[in-house]
Amino acid sequence: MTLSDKLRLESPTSARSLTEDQIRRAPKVLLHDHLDGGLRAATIIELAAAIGYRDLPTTEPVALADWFRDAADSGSLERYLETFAHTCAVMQSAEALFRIAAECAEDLAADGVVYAEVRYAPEQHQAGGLTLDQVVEAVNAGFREGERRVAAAGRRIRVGTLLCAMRHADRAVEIAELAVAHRDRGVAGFDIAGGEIGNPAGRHAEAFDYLRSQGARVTVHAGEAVGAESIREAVLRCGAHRIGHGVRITDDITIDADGRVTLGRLASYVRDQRIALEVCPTSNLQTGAAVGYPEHPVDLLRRLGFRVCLNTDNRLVSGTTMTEEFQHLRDAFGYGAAELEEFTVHAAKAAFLPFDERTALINEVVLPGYAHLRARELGRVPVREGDAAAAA
Ligand SMILES: O=c1[nH]cnc2c1ncn2[C@H]1C[C@H](O)[C@@H](CO)O1
Ligand SMILES: [Zn+2]
Repeated sequence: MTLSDKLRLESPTSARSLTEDQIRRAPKVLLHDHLDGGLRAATIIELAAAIGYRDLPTTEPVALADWFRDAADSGSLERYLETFAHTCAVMQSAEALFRIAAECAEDLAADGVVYAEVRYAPEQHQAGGLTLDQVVEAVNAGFREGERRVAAAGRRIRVGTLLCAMRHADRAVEIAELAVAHRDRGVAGFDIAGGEIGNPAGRHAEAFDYLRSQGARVTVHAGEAVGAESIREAVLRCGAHRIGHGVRITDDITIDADGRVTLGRLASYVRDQRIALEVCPTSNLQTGAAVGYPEHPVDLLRRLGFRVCLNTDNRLVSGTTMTEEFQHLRDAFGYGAAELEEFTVHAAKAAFLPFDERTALINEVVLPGYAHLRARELGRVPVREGDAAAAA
């Protein structure tokens, strides 16, 4: 019996199931999405042809997208990460980075995302001779272009970036300095990614100490392939304000036969300090961090009051979108507008934005969008063809 099975709490209050279209139109906030995990398959193929990269498994877009999802569906984070060799191969010039970032903003806006923090590892984009600053500038310029295109099409999106260091590499101090140097100029914070097993984040303590001394915002991938110990290190040693995935915090939660829940000290700390868990269900199924949507700990953690938000991780590699992630949870747990709104407000509260901007995002965009959606869900507002009010 899983933790979720044992915990008997009230079920979601939704009056009826949200449609895919309603979920897509609802304003969503995405905090965990990798730039190099979310390219359009057709763009990879075009860029590969232009630079003479011949190692793609196929040059047909639908087949390539399928290949990524299947290859990543391995049950192992390490094998999941191997697929990124093909995306990073075509992300080695300023022009390619600009295009990929602009398209990312357009794709997220089409999925109803109004605010996103998109991450990537600048050190993985230097094979063509770019400096770290040039990489960051090209990506930022691409996102500004994407935001302009989205606005010109009558929608809205704002995108910040998170700069990743890689756990297995030794450039974390450089990347931390880069994130601080570009802070408030398109870069919202710092992350550490890559294989978790055998690569403890604490090995990069110097970088985290520097980030703390600068008051920089930090998220850490942890509790994905390794358990609570990795989350403890991320939070208490590295000073993480959010945790990427973090689902293995359940190692520190016990539920007895009567359904009584006890949080260990680490789980209590994470919940009490409102450290957001950037949960990515589909990615977790692929890497073996969870066995199925109904068994995924996201529902348990939400019910226990953790600051949980919902994310894509890698839209191409995991073959997903924000809309699809919400649909999976709707189908597994009966979630409706109330739960969709809760995840979105949690994400907005945990965003690495200044306080006044977070407040404006919640009060002016998120809450009005969900008030409309809830009214519709209760059948109080007639559904009109082409009505985009919920996405405004
Ligand atoms: O889920 C993940 N866990 C750890 N590392 C990841 C995950 N998804 C992507 N990455 C890695 C692969 C990318 O090349 C890198 C930077 O975006 O981050
Ligand atoms: Zn990730």
